Amino acid sequence: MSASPRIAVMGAAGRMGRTLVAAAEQQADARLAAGIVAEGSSLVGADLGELAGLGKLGVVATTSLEKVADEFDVLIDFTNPATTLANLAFCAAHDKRIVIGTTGLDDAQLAELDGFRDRVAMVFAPNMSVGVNLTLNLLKTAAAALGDEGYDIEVIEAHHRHKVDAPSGTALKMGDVVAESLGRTLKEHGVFAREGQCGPRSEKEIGFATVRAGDIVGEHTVMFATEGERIEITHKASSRMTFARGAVRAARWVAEREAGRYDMQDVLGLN
Ligand SMILES: NC(=O)C1=CN([C@@H]2O[C@H](COP(=O)(O)OP(=O)(O)OC[C@H]3O[C@@H](n4cnc5c(N)ncnc54)[C@H](OP(=O)(O)O)[C@@H]3O)[C@@H](O)[C@H]2O)C=CC1
Ligand SMILES: O=C(O)C1=N[C@H](C(=O)O)C[C@H](O)C1
Repeated sequence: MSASPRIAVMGAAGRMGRTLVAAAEQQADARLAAGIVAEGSSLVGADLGELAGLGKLGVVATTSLEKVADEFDVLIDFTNPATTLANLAFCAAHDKRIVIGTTGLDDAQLAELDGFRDRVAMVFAPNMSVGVNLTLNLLKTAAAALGDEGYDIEVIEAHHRHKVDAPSGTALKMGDVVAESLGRTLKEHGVFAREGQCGPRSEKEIGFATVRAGDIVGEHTVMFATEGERIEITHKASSRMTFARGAVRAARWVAEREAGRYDMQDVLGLN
């Protein structure tokens, strides 16, 4: 495959879709080849550059991957779980690579996604920003040093009012990384809601709190708190471009890979 993969953006009219179009267009070593919008959308035929606020690019929105199957090498998909799984099946059948940013997959959907690992080269990560992926490594270090020393661990996240899944995929990943460092699991130790007479906190639980408000792009804090001190590791995204640039970087990286399930830590060499 060429070093400059042809990129198709699924959900090209969405918040991330429009940003991905701009990122693919602006970054060297990637070419925007196609954009797909939902069936029945009034934006079918619209110029992707105009949707992204860049002016005409000469690539128009279409409604199906079949129509552009010969025009792209890597699909970037930030949509919803059902759409993403259907697109994975398409990529497996048509020898395409895929970068998946979609969050909110349940256990059955995650198992289905994983079932494609031998047939599709995919990068799947709940957060494509370099900062968050570096933060995951800081969390491993912090958890290993503090977790068994009586520090309570809480994950707090805030996002815009339109977000449909909670906690965010990034918050779950952060919780997972911390839990794994401590030999715990979120299935056993994750606490996702507290209300009423819920009793005092248990020692090993990992709590999650969610804020949904206004236009917050994405903020995550992991708190390690004990009597006398509190450590907070925080990442704040102020522009979706940080996720989009990471996704285009992942597309360039996965274009050269064999079938397998990779994440942004692989792309960034942080593993
Ligand atoms: N990994 C990461 O770094 C990040 C991940 N995300 C995740 O990305 C996902 C999308 O977020 P966001 O952009 O804010 O959401 P949006 O709702 O703005 O965008 C999703 C887009 O997908 C479109 N879509 C849905 N189904 C189809 C389909 N079958 N064919 C074509 N297009 C379709 C929607 O169209 P319509 O509205 O017409 O249905 C919409 O335009 C979420 O899961 C979010 O959590 C977000 C930011 C960063
Ligand atoms: O929906 C969003 O906007 C975001 N979703 C991702 C998640 O669920 O972690 C990543 C980012 O924080 C923005």
